Amino acid sequence: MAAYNFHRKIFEDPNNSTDPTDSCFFQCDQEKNPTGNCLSICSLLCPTYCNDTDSSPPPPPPLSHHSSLSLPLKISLVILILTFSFFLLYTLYKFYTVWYRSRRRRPPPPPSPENQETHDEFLDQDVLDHPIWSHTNCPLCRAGIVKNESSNLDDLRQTEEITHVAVSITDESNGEERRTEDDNRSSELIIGVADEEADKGNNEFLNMRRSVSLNDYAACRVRSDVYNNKNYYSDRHDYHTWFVCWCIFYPSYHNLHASQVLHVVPTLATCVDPLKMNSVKALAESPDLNHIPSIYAYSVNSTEPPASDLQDAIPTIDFSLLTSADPDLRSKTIQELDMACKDWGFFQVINHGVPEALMNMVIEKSAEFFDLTDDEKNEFEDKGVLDPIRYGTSFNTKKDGILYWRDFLKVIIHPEFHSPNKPLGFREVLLEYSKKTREVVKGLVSGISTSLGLDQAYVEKALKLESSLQILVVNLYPPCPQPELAMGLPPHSDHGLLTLLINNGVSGLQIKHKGKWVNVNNDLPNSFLVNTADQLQIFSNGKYKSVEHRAIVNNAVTRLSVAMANGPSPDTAVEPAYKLVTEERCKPEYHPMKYEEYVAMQQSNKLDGKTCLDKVRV
Ligand SMILES: O=C(O)CCC(=O)C(=O)O
Ligand SMILES: [Fe+2]
Repeated sequence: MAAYNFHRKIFEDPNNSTDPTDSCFFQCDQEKNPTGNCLSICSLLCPTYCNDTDSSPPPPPPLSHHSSLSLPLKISLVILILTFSFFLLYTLYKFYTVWYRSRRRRPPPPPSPENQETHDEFLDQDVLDHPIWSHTNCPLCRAGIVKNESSNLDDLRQTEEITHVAVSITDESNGEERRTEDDNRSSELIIGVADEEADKGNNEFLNMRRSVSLNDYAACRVRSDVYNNKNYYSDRHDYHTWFVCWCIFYPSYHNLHASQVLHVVPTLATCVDPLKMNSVKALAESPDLNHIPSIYAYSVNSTEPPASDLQDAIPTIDFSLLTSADPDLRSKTIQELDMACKDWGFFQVINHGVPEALMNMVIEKSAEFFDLTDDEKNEFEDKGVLDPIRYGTSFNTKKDGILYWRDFLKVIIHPEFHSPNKPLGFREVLLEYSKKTREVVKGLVSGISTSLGLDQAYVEKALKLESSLQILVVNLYPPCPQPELAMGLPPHSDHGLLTLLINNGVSGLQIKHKGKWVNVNNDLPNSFLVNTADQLQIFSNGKYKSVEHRAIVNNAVTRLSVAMANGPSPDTAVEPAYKLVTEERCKPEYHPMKYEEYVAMQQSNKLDGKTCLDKVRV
């Protein structure tokens, strides 16, 4: 119909006829239409003249601006196409990466003669994705695994019993993909190989080769074993062999050659099987221990100068004067206490009223506890930070990374009293010691309350000290064959208000004084070493700072220390003293936090300077 109308227009009578038959007659007229070409419909009308039908294609439709796409529509269309393409590409990419990763996580195929390492054509390949070649199934034990934060290869090498291989777990991804999902540690392993020349002093450790020799799966296993598995020592033998099954070690990064593949040698072949150790005491007592397993290798901050001996004497507080009826004597002692807390965070307390015999018994019974059999001690094995009695090693093996040369026993002795039932008499000694030390703390706290410009009983009441949380911490530091490479307890501040420390007469404590580490020797008999701790820093709004300290070890004798941590009541939300903040018109520098939560936070993390305090800082 449209075509008809259209043709009609072309042949339209100039007289504007509207009848279609008019138009046909027009075409049938020889004069008007000399070609004789008519519309097919017209040839019906005049068949004699219209000998041909019009077969010419209809002329193109007249141009209309409505039929072309408008500019905004075109733009939208382009955007739509681009978006769709991008989406398609992204999906493909995602799919590829997921598939690629899952492929890399798959355990490697079992070793077979064909995939034994025999050629070096893999040099130009993506080594991370290269199949793992099996090697002899000789055990590489845990001693070969260290967390080497400093990457100080010299230190690392010294800690190894062998010269052939060292394996370390690193936190650094150094640009390579991190592969852990559950936390931010990298599962990458670094393999370091010392060649024969290293022993002759000509060469350092050769270049470290990362993640090549161990496949991803092995790396993950090692990571989770070292960091997460509490029973690692006792029951991880499967990993032990598994690990080495998939190891191959290259002597050089740049000059790989099959013939240079070294054999993995047990790192502690002459010592003990470290997988069986659950205390540093057991390790230290093993015969022929000449080197520490590298899991104990501690990297000191190389920018810090070594600790020095004290130039000035640690302040001494005569407790009997603090509680004296003579107001002058008391106020003079309070001033000394104020200076000690401000300038040192550490002081000795004499004439405190705790019988010397009792203090000696605490040391004696504590030592006896560590002499119990493994089975007896393991009854109190550390099961979690809220456990009232916890026996363990290092600080928090789940988080430490490396291990500290220390075994410990922690007992909550107030507000609820707990005690191991062995050794005989330990319980009674601890109960008495708890009572006596709380009296000392009460006296010191009332002096501190006054020195802060508060009422004598202000701190005691505000922090509910009648229900104070008192935790006894016994630290055992056995002799260490390489004391310069190990650490008893790393730098930290204590969580409570005041810690009362005694030891068995062996020194090893260092405190940070005016920015430098200094040795603390207990030269006063029958005295307590007292240090200010985090809750005091919070409550005094930073006027008194908790002091950082650490414990080093020696190669001659066992050191034993007993730290009595005294804090507020567990349910007290500690914050800067209201009176201090309002009267001195200063802003509180710390957020409130329940003391028990603070303790749990400190104990469940890595012991690391004053990082816990930083978490409640405003
Ligand atoms: O062993 C020492 O002297 C220090 C112990 C210590 O700092 C602690 O148990 O918190
Ligand atoms: Fe401490």
